[in-house]
Amino acid sequence: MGNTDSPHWHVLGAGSIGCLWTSKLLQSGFACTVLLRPEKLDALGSFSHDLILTENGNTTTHTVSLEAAGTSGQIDNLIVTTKAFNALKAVRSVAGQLSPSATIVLLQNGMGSQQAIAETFPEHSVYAGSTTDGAWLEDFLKIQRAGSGKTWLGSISTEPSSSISMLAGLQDMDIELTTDIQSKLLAKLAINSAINGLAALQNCRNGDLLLSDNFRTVTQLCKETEEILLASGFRDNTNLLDVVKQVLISTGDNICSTLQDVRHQRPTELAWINGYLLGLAETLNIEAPGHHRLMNDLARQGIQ
Ligand SMILES: NC(=O)C1=CN([C@@H]2O[C@H](COP(=O)(O)OP(=O)(O)OC[C@H]3O[C@@H](n4cnc5c(N)ncnc54)[C@H](OP(=O)(O)O)[C@@H]3O)[C@@H](O)[C@H]2O)C=CC1
Ligand SMILES: CC(C)(CO)C(=O)C(=O)O
Repeated sequence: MGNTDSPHWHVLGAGSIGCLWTSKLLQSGFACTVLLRPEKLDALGSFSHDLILTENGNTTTHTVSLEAAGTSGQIDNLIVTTKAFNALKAVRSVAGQLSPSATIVLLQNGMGSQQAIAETFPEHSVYAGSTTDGAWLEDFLKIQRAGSGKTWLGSISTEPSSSISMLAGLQDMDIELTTDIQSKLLAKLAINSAINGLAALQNCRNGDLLLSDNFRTVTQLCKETEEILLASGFRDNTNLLDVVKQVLISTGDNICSTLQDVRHQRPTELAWINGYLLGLAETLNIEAPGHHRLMNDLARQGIQ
């Protein structure tokens, strides 16, 4: 049930993370509307629908309001839950609806798409998020929460937001505000840069990257990523290879998100992960042969 004193949130992108956040916003008493592509809403022919969430063996059903992106009313608080490659276009599609002081929260993986949006919409308060939450879509508005993680939210623009702090209180979500979201995004990008592309190329589970040939490549990717990030001014006291090794052990049975995208013949977000690093490397005159080779090998297999 919506509370008239609390902000109304619009969620743009009815995929796994969009459905997870929508269910938690509704469960926490916020008014929330899901924005669909206009053609999707037309095909559905209805402005409300059940959203079904299964987590820890429990299933809950929430009735959600649906609107077409670009054709509905004013948006004061927008959460963007598309993939990185769709994010800017999606926000542009609702630009005419954004109120002058609208808050935009971006939950894309990788780096680059968030900064492009902050630069395109300098008058708005733009936040980026980095999450270790996991969810997958069983069907339209039907999701399974795969694991409860932590989400960091932090500003990437100069405009303050009056509503962002309320997100930290969402039920069953571990959300924390940070003044340095850039570091959180880069730390996750660094891990993904050594795992996702290689696992997609080798068509293997995360744990298989611990095997000798693969691990040699992981080691080289980590070394290059650290060199690039350090040269760009990012300081992190952890050893990336140690962190990646721990992730490979603890997620050994996982098919990483990029390999899942490849198997479902969807585009990947590697351009915002390894591609982002290669962009930095070029600016900094760093060679990064391992990342180049990986991206070229992936491209040869038709993986973008
Ligand atoms: N799923 C997870 O567990 C995690 C995801 N993330 C990150 O969260 C982000 C979202 O991921 P996820 O939820 O899995 O992605 P999904 O592909 O499940 O969902 C994205 C949704 O956005 C919709 N969309 C795209 N463009 C538009 C548009 N212009 N207007 C309206 N809707 C649009 C897509 O519709 P259509 O299918 O029609 O394109 C799709 O329904 C990614 O960056 C991902 O890396 C991070 C951690 C974990
Ligand atoms: C940490 C890792 C690699 C877990 O699979 C991940 O974030 C992903 O799959 O994108």
